[in-house]
Amino acid sequence: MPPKLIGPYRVMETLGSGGVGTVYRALDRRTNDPVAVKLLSAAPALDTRAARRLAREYETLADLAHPNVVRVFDVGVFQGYPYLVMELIEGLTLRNYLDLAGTDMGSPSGSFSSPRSRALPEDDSDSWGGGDSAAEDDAEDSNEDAGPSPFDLSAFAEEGPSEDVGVHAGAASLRALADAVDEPDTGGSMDIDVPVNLPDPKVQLVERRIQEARTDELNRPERLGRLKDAMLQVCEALAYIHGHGLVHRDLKPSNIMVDEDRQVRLMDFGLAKFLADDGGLTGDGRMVGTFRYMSPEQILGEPLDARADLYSLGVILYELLSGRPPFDAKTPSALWQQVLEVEPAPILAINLKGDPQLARVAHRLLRKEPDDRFQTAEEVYEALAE
Ligand SMILES: Nc1ncnc2c1ncn2[C@@H]1O[C@H](COP(=O)(O)OP(=O)(O)OP(=O)(O)O)[C@@H](O)[C@H]1O
Repeated sequence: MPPKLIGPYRVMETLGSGGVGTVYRALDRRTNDPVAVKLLSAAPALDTRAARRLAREYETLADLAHPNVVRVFDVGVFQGYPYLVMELIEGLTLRNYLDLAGTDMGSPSGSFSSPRSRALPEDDSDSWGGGDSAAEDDAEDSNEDAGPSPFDLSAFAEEGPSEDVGVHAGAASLRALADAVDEPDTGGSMDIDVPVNLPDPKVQLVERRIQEARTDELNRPERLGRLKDAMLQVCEALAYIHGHGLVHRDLKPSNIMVDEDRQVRLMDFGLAKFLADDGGLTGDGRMVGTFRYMSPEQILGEPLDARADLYSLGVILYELLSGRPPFDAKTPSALWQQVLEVEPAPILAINLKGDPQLARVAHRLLRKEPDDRFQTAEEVYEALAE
């Protein structure tokens, strides 16, 4: 049951939950203004000193005003847990917005659903295949991998790209699709009762067709137009917060919302910093930030600057162009190793008809060395706008 009141805010409904808390639609009882209240129930309960620090840090955020940065109005403590009060965005997360591009749901003419009536599941429930969410997978993985690891992926749940669906179809659905393929059966007659082991060429053909359908979907001009426009707005938001000496630290698709006027809002900046102490760990030793989007330097716990956010932007762009993450290891330690040591597969090798310009930008953002990336969000904007 959601609380009825959080400080002076009357809770109307739950908008969604993330790794560290729950977001409510609420009304400010003093003004009747609608707001979004994020209650950080997964964060450590605050002592008086931490509550003072929260208030101090959010003084800076409350001064920020940019069309692409969500407004933060207030912070407080409710039953020991911090909450922040934000502008209420009637819109979709970036991934859902792109998924709906070109459909009625995505048109700006009023069918753009509010978070409440949204037709698609939350980003984090998108599966990478097999039905389980990436968040669940990774939470399980992180448990398996438990030991002394500082990563607690259940605290900062990962999200998987919603487009990455086809090639993971189960044996049964592959069989159904294979049966529908209008090609000579190279494997002789197939007994429908045999559950697996389709002849290789036929399975490969099905997989190729699924892959083609998936990349056709990714490359739809309407979708790519929206992607590019949204990325440009994210760059503007990043340039603004970086210009104010802030690093987001937890940039990911669910922290980017798009409203009915296609205006992008960057959310949750500063939150990771508050939850972390200077070494990037929470009080109980968990690393802060979403592992899948973290730069090598963030994984290593090194001092961060704006270029760490640009790396995360590269992961987002890579996923949205190719339909899969640049690194897909299933355990935190293996993912960590990939981020530090492995070059991501070329986007254009995964999505043969992908946009070469956007792919180039993504790969440069994903360089391991911050010096090798674009150095500023303005530079990324220029490269995207070319
Ligand atoms: N200001 C807002 N206005 C409207 N809806 C919001 C707002 N902030 C968050 N939401 C909705 O609430 C959902 C949950 O948000 P939340 O920030 O808790 O999750 P997250 O970003 O997925 O995860 P995490 O907290 O781990 O970053 C979001 O997906 C979004 O749909």
